[in-house]
Amino acid sequence: MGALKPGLYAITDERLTPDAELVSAVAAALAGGATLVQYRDKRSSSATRHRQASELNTLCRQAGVPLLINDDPELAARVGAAGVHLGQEDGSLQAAREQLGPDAIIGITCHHRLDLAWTARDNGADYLAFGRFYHSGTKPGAPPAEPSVLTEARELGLPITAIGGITIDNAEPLILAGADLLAVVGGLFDGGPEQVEYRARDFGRLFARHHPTFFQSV
Ligand SMILES: Cc1ncc(COP(=O)(O)OP(=O)(O)O)c(N)n1
Ligand SMILES: Cc1ncsc1CCOP(=O)(O)O
Ligand SMILES: [Mg+2]
Repeated sequence: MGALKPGLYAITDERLTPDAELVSAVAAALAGGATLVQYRDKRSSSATRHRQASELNTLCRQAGVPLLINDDPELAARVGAAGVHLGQEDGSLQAAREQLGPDAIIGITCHHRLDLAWTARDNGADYLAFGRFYHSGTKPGAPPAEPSVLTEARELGLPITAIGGITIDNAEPLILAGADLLAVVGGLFDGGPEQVEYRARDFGRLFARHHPTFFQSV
């Protein structure tokens, strides 16, 4: 897994982590042990996105946790983030790799499809993301996936991320099925800022119990 460590992958959201709370919410997630952070904002102006991504990058660097930018290699390059997450409609992995360099972390959405995962691996992806596994208030229309795809994807030999409607109460089967990272928006941030660190710690405890290499890189 190289620069990636198994655990909670905290993803921001412009509604659940609004500007006034963004930095403190992510700081709480980091204090609770999140091992990866994604800045995901579909609505704000480019100036706001640049400022927020810079602030989060400073915070994550201090914590020694990689920050990935959703959808936008250009923004990742501008703020010096650790990498990007790209969906199937978000432009080419190869172009992002050329822009960000060999050490950048590039994650790819594979929905429920192993064929997309093999292509992403062939093109140099650093992790593969599957989901949604449960109902997602953040992205209700995302295609559904079954936990068995996580087990099947282990043979690709890359870190596996699960996403979609994950909470502390439904996360365990996904780790048992083979997820190295659980990418969470609502299940981390929808209880208000004071809940975030506790929730992150609960996810960490779940990984400590069920993930084979939680205390190492994978
Ligand atoms: C870790 C992770 N997995 C999947 C996604 C979804 O990416 P995408 O399909 O491009 O959808 P948007 O997030 O851009 O709406 C993700 N962001 N992160
Ligand atoms: C971006 C994305 N892709 C598939 S589900 C999802 C949303 C995840 O958010 P939540 O954890 O609130 O369901
Ligand atoms: Mg996208």
